[in-house]
Amino acid sequence: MVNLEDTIAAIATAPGEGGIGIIRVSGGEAKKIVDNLFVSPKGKKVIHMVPYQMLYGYIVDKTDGAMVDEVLVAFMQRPHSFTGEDVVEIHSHGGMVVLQKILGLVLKEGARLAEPGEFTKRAFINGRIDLSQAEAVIDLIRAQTDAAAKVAANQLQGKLKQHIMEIRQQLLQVLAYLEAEIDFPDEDIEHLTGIQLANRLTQIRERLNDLLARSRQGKILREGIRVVIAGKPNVGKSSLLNALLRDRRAIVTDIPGTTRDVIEEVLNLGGVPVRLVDTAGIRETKDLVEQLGVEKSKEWLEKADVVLFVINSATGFNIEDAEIARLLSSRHQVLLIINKQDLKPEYKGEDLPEELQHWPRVYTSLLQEEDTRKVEQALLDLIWQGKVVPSQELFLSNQRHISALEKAAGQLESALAAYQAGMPADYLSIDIRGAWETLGEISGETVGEDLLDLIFSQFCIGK
Ligand SMILES: Nc1nc2c(c(=O)[nH]1)N(C=O)[C@@H](CNc1ccc(C(=O)N[C@@H](CCC(=O)O)C(=O)O)cc1)CN2
Ligand SMILES: Nc1nc2c(ncn2[C@@H]2O[C@H](COP(=O)(O)OP(=O)(O)OP(=O)(O)O)[C@@H](O)[C@H]2O)c(=O)[nH]1
Ligand SMILES: [K+]
Ligand SMILES: [Mg+2]
Repeated sequence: MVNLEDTIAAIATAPGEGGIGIIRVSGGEAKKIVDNLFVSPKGKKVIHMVPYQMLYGYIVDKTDGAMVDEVLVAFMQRPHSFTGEDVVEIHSHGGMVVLQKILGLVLKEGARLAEPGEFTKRAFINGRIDLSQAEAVIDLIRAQTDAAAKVAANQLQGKLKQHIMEIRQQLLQVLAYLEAEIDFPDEDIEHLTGIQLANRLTQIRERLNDLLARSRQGKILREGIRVVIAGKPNVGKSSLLNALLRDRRAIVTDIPGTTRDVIEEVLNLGGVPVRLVDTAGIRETKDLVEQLGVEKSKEWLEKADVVLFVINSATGFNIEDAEIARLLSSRHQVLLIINKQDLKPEYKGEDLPEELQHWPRVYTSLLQEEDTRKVEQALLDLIWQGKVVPSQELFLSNQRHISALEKAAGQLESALAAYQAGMPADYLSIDIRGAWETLGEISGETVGEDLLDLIFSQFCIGK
């Protein structure tokens, strides 16, 4: 449990050298604490500061009167601050020694070192943001691509929060009607007809499904996807990795078994953070090092979201390719790369087994740059499955939220089934109340201390 009585402090900027560094102080004593360290040439005092203005001055160590740094101090008055409490920021020069020193002085004046995520946790506990917005803060910090940052920014703005609030309100209204039905069945108050009730529940369930339909893209942008390049030795796997990265990252030679270890790189593919993995060519081998590489390739195939399965046009699809295909399950999305088309342009994969003919495919010669773009486009088509949602409509990306929405949709489904089976009102209301509570887990209104601690512990210090 956070003690809201304490005034907390931490370095808010990234460790290392920077032009400016910020020490953030939040809580009832923030102004007094900083005032005790601060000297202004014009004699101005932090305790008399006007909100949202800055003061120029020095941080002074009282023990020896030494000037520690030249700074600017900002003040945001509760409840209009990031945490909802009084916040004072010291903007100093951005070296770790200076920042640590000032933080030390702030702590000596009575502030407590903030726990990871504690500033954001206070913003949540003080009601300035809901839990989905607090989680968006960390997603925004961690975002790997523009598109992922946009999803987090939408969520931070409260787009998910707004939907959840409205849906919960609708559920409460339905519950109120049902309660009236249960408590005063014969009185002359407004009752919903059964059909009306079913219509409302169906509408709400549709709204949940609508949100869920868009969540897949948000989740992909937030979490990225793992794309594993696999195939026999020498088909051009490392050439493909290099082409996609536009970098000679992996060694390419005409010797089969060149790649021994797994090579992993991150790539921004049209906004999707892609973890691209090149693997050792899979084959039977007596070479111990290569064997270990092949084992690793198989392990990575297990973990892949998408497999770029490379084959060689010159040799066609042979028994060794078939062995590798057997390692793929229906869980894998596969994009077949029919490479070395320059050597045998007439090869079109006709010898592929019937059951693999449905795999989407690209014909390439990796000696040609344009063909890389064909692979990228095919990969994006596979990832988005032809459905690209406008970015402003993406604000749902976190598996915790998605699971809660799925659960709530199921609870409504079960309420509808109960209605259709002619069950009494109090029976239905259990599921509807359940859905209302489940959705409260997204906004944080119905989650326990343990889960809150778990969520905020993922934050960095100073956030
Ligand atoms: N220097 C600095 N920059 C920063 C932050 C910070 O804490 N300090 N932030 C920290 O993450 C972010 C900005 N987040 C903030 C969120 C809310 C408020 C705030 O005062 N909200 C008031 C509204 C003020 C107004 O409308 O004028 C409020 O909600 O009542 C301030 C910063 C990014 N940049
Ligand atoms: N003609 C032709 N050669 C290619 C093509 N793509 C790759 N190569 C060549 O094929 C050879 C093997 O390429 P790599 O990228 O090392 O193949 P790999 O699948 O990573 O091989 P291992 O790591 O040994 O499993 C190299 O000499 C490449 O230059 C292509 O489209 N056409
Ligand atoms: K090779
Ligand atoms: Mg290789």
